[in-house]
Formats: sequence, structure tokens, C-alpha cells
Amino acid sequence: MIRLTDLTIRFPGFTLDHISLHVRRGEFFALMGSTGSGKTLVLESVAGLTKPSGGTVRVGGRDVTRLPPEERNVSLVYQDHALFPHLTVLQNVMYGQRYHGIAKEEGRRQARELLDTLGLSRLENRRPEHLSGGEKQRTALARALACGPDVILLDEPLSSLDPQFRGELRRTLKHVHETTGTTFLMVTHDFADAMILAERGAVIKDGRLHQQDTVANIFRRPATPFTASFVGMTNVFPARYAQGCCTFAGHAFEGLPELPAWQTGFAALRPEDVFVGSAGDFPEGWRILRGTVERVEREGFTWTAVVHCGDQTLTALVDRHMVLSRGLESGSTVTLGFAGEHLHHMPEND
Ligand SMILES: Nc1ncnc2c1ncn2[C@@H]1O[C@H](COP(=O)(O)OP(=O)(O)OP(=O)(O)O)[C@@H](O)[C@H]1O
Repeated sequence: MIRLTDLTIRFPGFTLDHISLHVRRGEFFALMGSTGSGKTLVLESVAGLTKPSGGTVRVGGRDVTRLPPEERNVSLVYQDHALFPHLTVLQNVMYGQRYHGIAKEEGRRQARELLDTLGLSRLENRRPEHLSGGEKQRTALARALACGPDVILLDEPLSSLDPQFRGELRRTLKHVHETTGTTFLMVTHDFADAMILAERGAVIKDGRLHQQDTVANIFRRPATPFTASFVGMTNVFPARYAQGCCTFAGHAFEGLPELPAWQTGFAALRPEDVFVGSAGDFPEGWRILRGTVERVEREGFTWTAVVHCGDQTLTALVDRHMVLSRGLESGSTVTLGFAGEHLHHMPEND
């Protein structure tokens, strides 16, 4: 449904560098990356609001690279909703329909149907200033859907919401996607949003595409150290591979499953896959590292131990009982264990 080929945009100090992406008809696709990575520029290129320096944009099989926004049949939902303050919810939703040749009565019927789907019926006469963040976002979504676009583009739809409304809007987005069958391209810096909503996605950093795959594969098998960190595999180490042995963090491990053929690369582990204990605590076959606790950190209900091993630092999730019963503190000598199949390997060419 959307096909970007070698999309390039050059600004002083930033280049969106030959991005090629394919979003299939009817799918929910998440474009992920941290702030300033170029996600919004990609959305704006699809919407026709930013002119590429090179490459092509195709929507629904048509080359739209040089078409104005109104001829692309895509709707962009902005992060700040961009609702008209002087119009009611219903009027906001109906606003764009006249430009799409939708007759008023039919438009009103469709708009009310959408308000119903989005749980906004009782608010149809309210103005935006009297809506919560989640209600504004749903109104903006209804307005985008009201013109029957081929594609909905969502710019960080959940980022400004508190956790309660976030969960609610996630469910709404999922429901609307499933019931309308419209193609959704969402930009987000939060991998959790992508995990819950999207089937496929892509990760972008500094204007370059790092990976494009199913969200499940990006989570399980990140292609680059950046993507690994982005999906929570935050222990990433330079590693050497030779004769069936993988060496990182000052330890050499033999007999690991599925060792890659390359000689240097990166090995990565999720903090939740690294356990603190004594050598005898770990199941047979687990790999062991020894290190010194640098610090124990608490974040809400979660505790992490940051441990020096060789010339690297490993982070392991620990529970409160472990911290107290073992007296884990800065300077403690600890043994860490992990299962070989949890170690993920990546080649060097980032
Ligand atoms: N019109 C412009 N002129 C110059 N630089 C621009 C322009 N628009 C965007 N940029 C730069 O391009 C880079 C990518 O911007 P973009 O808005 O796509 O990032 P993003 O990934 O969406 O970030 P965020 O999550 O913070 O919105 C940024 O460094 C930004 O400053």
C-alpha cells in the first residue's frame, strides 16, 4: 500500500538516507526510533508535506511523489491533534468530508458511526478545549477516518497520554484498525506501543534504516546494536568468535548454540535473562560470569544490579529478596548466569 524507494531528504546537519520501506495493504506498521531520527519526515513525505530530495513514494500502487497532499488519499493524525478549537467534535470530524465529495447528510451519518465506534457519541457537541487528551486524540482519529482514506498516518499518537488513557487508546486503535481494515503507519519512540499494535515495523536511527521485519522478529532478533538496545536487549558487548568459542566481557564461552560465522561482532543479552546467584544455583549448561557489583538501582518495583565483568558492565534484573538476602551492594563479588540460547549475536557492520 505504501512503498518508499530510496527516499532521501537533505537538510543542513541531517540526512534521511535512502529509506526503502514497504507497508502492506491493511496492515498496522510501526516506524520506530528515538527523537530526531527522521520518523516524522518519513510520515510527512508520505502525506506530501515534505518534498524529498530523491527517491519515490508510492501509495496504493500510484507514484505520488510529486502529487499535492490532497490528491494522495492519506490522512495524517498529528501528535498535538490539531483540532479546530471553534468547532464541536462532530463538526471537526465532518470538516474534511466536503473536500472529498461526501454529501452532508451521508457525511453526518458516517461521522456519527465513527463517533460511536470511538466511544465519543456523548461528546459530539463539545468543543476541543473541554476534552481530555485521550478524547482529543480519538476525535482527531475520527476526523482522519471520516474521509475514507487509503492510509492513516499517526505521529506518536500515544506519547502525550498518561498510562490509563494510553492503554485505552491502544485498545481503540487496535479495534479501529481491525474493524475498518485501513492501512495504518504509526510513528513511535516506544517499542511497547509497536509490540501491542503493529504486525510489522522498522527501526530508524540518524536518518538510516536499521531493520524492517515483523515486530516479533525485531524483538527476538534485532539486527544491530542500536536496535538491540531499543527493544530492551540493553547488554550489548563487542565479541570475538573463533573455533566455536565466543569471547566477551572478559569470559570465553564454548559450545554455544547457533554461533555465527563472523570473527568479530556483538553479543547481547536482556537484563531479565541474566541472573545473579551462586554457581550451584544455575541449571546445568548455563553460562557463568564473575564480576563485582558497581551499583544496585531501584526504579519503581524493579531493581537492577550493574556488574563489572572484565572490561564491560552487565545489567541484571534482581528482586528485592535477592538484594536483601545476599546483601547485594556496591563492591559485592557476584556470579551471573544465563542460558546460552538467550545470547543474541549481531555482525559488526552497524
Ligand atoms: N524543515 C527542516 N529544516 C531543517 N531540519 C529539519 C527540518 N525538519 C526536520 N529537520 C531535522 O531533521 C531531523 C529529523 O526530524 P524528525 O522530525 O523527522 O525527527 P523524529 O524522529 O520525528 O523526532 P521526534 O520523535 O522528536 O519527533 C531533526 O534533526 C530535525 O531537526
